[in-house]
Amino acid sequence: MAEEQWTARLVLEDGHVFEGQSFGSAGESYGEIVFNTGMTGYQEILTDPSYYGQIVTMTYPLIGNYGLNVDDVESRGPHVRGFVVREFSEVPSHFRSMDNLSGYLKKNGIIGISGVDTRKITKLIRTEGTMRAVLTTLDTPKEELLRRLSEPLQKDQIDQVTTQSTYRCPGGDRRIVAMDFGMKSGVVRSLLARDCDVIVVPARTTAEEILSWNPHGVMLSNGPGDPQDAQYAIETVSKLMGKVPIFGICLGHQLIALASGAQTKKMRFGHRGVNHPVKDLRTGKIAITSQNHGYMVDPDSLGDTDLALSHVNQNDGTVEGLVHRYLPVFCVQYHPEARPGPDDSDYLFDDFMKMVDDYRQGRWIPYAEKS
Ligand SMILES: NC(=O)CC[C@H](N)C(=O)O
Repeated sequence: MAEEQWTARLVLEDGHVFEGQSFGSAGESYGEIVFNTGMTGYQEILTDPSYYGQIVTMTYPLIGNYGLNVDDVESRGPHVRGFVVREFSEVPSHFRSMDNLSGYLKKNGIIGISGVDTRKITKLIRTEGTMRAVLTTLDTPKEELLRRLSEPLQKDQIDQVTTQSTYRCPGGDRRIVAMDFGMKSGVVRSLLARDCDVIVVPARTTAEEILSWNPHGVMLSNGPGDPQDAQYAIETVSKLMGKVPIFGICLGHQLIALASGAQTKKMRFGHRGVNHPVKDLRTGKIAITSQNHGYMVDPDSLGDTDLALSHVNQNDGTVEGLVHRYLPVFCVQYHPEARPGPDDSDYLFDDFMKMVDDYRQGRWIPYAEKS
C-alpha cells in the first residue's frame, strides 16, 4: 500500500527552495545539510551517530531498493535530522529486507523528501560549503524558516548520542575501554572479532575512571559535531596519552590532534562516502576508505607537535592519519570499521592489537625509533 505523502520543502540557508514529496514522518526539522556519495549503505548512514544534527542528501539517485533489516544498523536508531533523495523505492526487494525506507523513517520520526534535484543540491553545497537547512511539510513562510535557520546550532551533540552508562561486551583477553562519543557498533564488532573484552564508557568519563579499569588499550570513537566543542574529552585524552595505547578514529583522531597541540578546522563540505583514496605514507599503499567528517586536522599546525603524518587523502591532500613519535598513540580520520564501505583499512585494528600486545609485553618501540 502506498505510504501517505505530503508536499515537502527543503529550504537552504542561502534562500534556495526545493519542493518535493515527503516520505517518512511529517513536520519540520532543522540541521546542517551535507551529502553522501555512497551508492549503497543508507541504513548504516542513517544510524551513524556522527550524523546527529545533520540533514543527509544522497547523491546516488535511487535509494531504498534493498530495504532495511535489523543487522545493518550502526546504533539503536537513526540520528539524521532529515533525509533527501532523488527517488526512493517504496517496494524493496532483498531477501534480508524487513522494512521499507519510508516506514522506517516514519516509525523513527524522521522526515524524508524525494523528487528533488539532488545533483543541484550537491553542487550548491560543494561551491558554497555546508549550510544550514530545514525540511518541512508545514506551511511555515519561507522568511520565518530563514529566520529560524539563523539561530545558533546546538553544541552538545556528543551528550545526545553517547551511552548513558558504562557497559561491557565480553570477549577475549585484551581489555579495551572504548570511549563512546557516538560510536558506530562496527567499531565494537571489529574489536570483538580480535579477542577483545570491550568496556564502553560515556563520553564524559574521566581519565582516572578509565585507567581504573586497567585497560590494555583505549579506543576513541567517532562522533558528531565540532571536536573543539568537546574540551572535556580533549582533556581526558591528553591525560590518557602515555599511560595506555590509544587508537582514535574520526572524532577520536581529531581529539588526539587537539590534545597534542595541533588545530582542527571546518572543511568546506567535508568527506562523506565510501570511495575516498587514502595513502599510508609508511607503506606507500593506497586504501579505498569509508568517510564521514566535516572537520579536519590543520596540517600547518602539526609542526610544533609530536605527531607525524601517516596517511594522506589522494583527492585533496588532507590529513587522514597521524602517529605519535614517542607514545603508543595513532589515529585515522576515516572509518576502518567500514560500515558501509570497503574493508581495505581493517589492518588498522590489527595494528592496534599489535601495539596493545607489544606494550603489554614491554617490547613496543616508539615510531621515532623505527623511522
Ligand atoms: N565521523 C566522525 O567522527 C565525524 C567527526 C566530526 N564530527 C566531523 O564531522 O569531522
